[in-house]
Amino acid sequence: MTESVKIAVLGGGSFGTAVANIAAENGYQVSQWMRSKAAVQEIKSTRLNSRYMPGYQLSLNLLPTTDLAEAVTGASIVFVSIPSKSFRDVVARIKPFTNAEQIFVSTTKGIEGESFKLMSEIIQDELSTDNVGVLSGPNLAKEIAKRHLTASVIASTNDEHCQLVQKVLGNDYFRVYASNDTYGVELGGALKNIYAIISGLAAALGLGENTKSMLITRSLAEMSRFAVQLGANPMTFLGLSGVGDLIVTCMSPLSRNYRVGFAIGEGKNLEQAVDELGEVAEGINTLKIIRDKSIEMEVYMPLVTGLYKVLFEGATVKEVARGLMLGAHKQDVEFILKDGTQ
Ligand SMILES: NC(=O)C1=CN([C@@H]2O[C@H](COP(=O)(O)OP(=O)(O)OC[C@H]3O[C@@H](n4cnc5c(N)ncnc54)[C@H](O)[C@@H]3O)[C@@H](O)[C@H]2O)C=CC1
Ligand SMILES: O=C(CO)COP(=O)(O)O
Repeated sequence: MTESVKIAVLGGGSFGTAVANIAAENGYQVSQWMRSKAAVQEIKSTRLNSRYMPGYQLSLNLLPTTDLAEAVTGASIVFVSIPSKSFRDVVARIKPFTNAEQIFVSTTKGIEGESFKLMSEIIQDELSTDNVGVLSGPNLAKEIAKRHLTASVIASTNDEHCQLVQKVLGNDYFRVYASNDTYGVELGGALKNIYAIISGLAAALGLGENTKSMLITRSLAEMSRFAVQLGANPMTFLGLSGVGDLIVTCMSPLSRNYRVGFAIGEGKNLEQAVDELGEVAEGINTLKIIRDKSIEMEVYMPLVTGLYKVLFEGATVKEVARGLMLGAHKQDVEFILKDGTQ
């Protein structure tokens, strides 16, 4: 066992399990909290979490539990891998078991609708702590399970916290880079899910490689333009948590957001597409939130607006695509201007 450092992971889904198992394989004692008693039982008896990560053999250092107090008490780092809709509830529940030294790292790529808060801001709200970080990057959980070489970003304004997370999660197939642009890293992770839905849709319609490349590149311009207006560093969007995560999520059928888009492109309605998935696709909720925010902030986001029209206003992809291709050029400069805006 590595020192006597204890790590907690909240969430029994695919990414929570990947993070928990990396730390456990690195020799840390990891307590993974999940609500399903059956999943805890399964992990204890077979070392598998078959619903979310079939075939992924879990380390004996990973201790599953349904007891929040047991998971959180005494942990040096608490990773939170709970979908954004339930994130605040779960974080509020751990407060009695926390202490002032603990570090809390969100891995969740979503936004809270009513408040427009990111998950690390929710942690700050609920736990009254500044010991907060964000883990984000091109990190498909199922590829991590196969030990494909992968990189991620730990973002925090505290360098020592970044170094600790790098040590706890880094190994010969998982490399963790550090950033102090917490807001940009976190916002990039949430925004890219919207564009993954669009890419999935385009793939199902059989659109060509030129189209895919155009979509990914214009998505990057659009998400950076929005994030810069909110104070993020545009350079962050050229890194792993920006363009890196955008590329992987827009290109891989392993992405749940891509899969939702693909199913809609095949003619299913949104409800069918989500039901069929059976896992979280954060991009749908994020789309609604960003569409409203872009109107409020008067930020030009034609792809967000177009997808919203298709998913929620009955527009066809064909008419939205035609509108985008023939739209006025006024706002379509190719890149961020020198003053950081577009
Ligand atoms: N799966 C992936 O490849 C990656 C996912 N993420 C992000 O991680 C976050 C979590 O995703 P996954 O683990 O992949 O999701 P998932 O859909 O695989 O699992 C979600 C887990 O959260 C649990 N959960 C949901 N509501 C809960 C509640 N109220 N209380 C307790 N547990 C609850 C579910 O039971 C399930 O165990 C998402 O925001 C996602 O964007 C980030 C990087 C990669
Ligand atoms: O964020 C991810 C990869 O980095 C996973 O994306 P999905 O949530 O679309 O599966």
